[in-house]
Amino acid sequence: MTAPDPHRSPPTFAHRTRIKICGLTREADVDAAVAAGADAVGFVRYPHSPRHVSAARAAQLLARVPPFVTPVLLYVNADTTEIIADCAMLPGATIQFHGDESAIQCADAARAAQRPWMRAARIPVDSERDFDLVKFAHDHAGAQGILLDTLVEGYGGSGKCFDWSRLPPNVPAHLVLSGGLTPANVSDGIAALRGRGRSLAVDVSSGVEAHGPDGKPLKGIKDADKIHRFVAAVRAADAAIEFHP
Ligand SMILES: O=C(O)c1ccccc1N[C@@H]1O[C@H](COP(=O)(O)O)[C@@H](O)[C@H]1O
Repeated sequence: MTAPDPHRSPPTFAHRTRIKICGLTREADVDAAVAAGADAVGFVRYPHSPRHVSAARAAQLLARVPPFVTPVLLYVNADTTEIIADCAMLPGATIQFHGDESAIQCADAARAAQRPWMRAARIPVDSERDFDLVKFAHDHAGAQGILLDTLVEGYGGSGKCFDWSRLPPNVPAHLVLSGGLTPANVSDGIAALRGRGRSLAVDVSSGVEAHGPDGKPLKGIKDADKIHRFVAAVRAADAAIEFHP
C-alpha cells in the first residue's frame, strides 16, 4: 500500500446545506421529497393554514418516512397539551414554533414534549423596521435552530422573501433560511446567508407547490419536478462554494 503524501494539500469539502420541504399533505409529495433527498419533511399543525393536517393524518404520512429524514411539526400559538399529545403519536419529530410564542413558552412546551425545537424569526420586509436577530438568537438559546421567515399576516407560508442582505454577519445559532424560496432563487439565498450562522439549512413550501389551470397556487399540493429542481439547485450551490477546513 502507498503511504499518504504528507505534502499533499488538505482535502476540500463542499458544505452540505440541509433541506426541509414543508406543508406536505399527500403521500406522493412525501415520497417526492424523500426521493429528491430532503433531510426534513414538515407538517403544518396550524388549523388556519390551507396546508393543515390533523395529527392522525400526519402520523399516516410520517409512517412512510425512512430513517434519517426528520419530521417537523409546525405550530402557531398551540396549546402545550396539543403539542405533547402530537409528539406522543409522532415519533422523532422536531417542533417548529411559528407564532407569537415567547422563548420561555417554546422551551417549556418542547421540554414537556421532550423534543428539539426551532423558532421562527419573522423578519419585517419594511426596511424602516429593525429586527435584532443576534438578540433573538440569544433569547432563544435553547432552540436547535432559528428559522428565518418573512413577517406577514397569517404567520407564514406566504411565498414572500425578506431582504437577506440586512441580516447581521454573525448570528450565534444554526440558521434555517425560508420565506419565498424557489428553485430559481435558493442558490442566491445560500450565497447571501452562508457563514452568517453556525450552519445553514433551507426550508420551502410555496416555492415547490403546483398551480391550477387558472395559474393560481394549489396550497398543500406539491410539484415533484419543482421539489427535484429545488434540491438540485441547493446541491449546485453547495458545490459552487467549497469549504476549506
Ligand atoms: O405553510 C403555512 O401555511 C404556514 C402557516 C403558518 C405559519 C407558517 C407556515 N409555513 C411556513 O412558512 C415558511 C415559509 O414558507 P414559504 O416557502 O414562503 O411558503 C416555511 O417554514 C413554511 O413551512
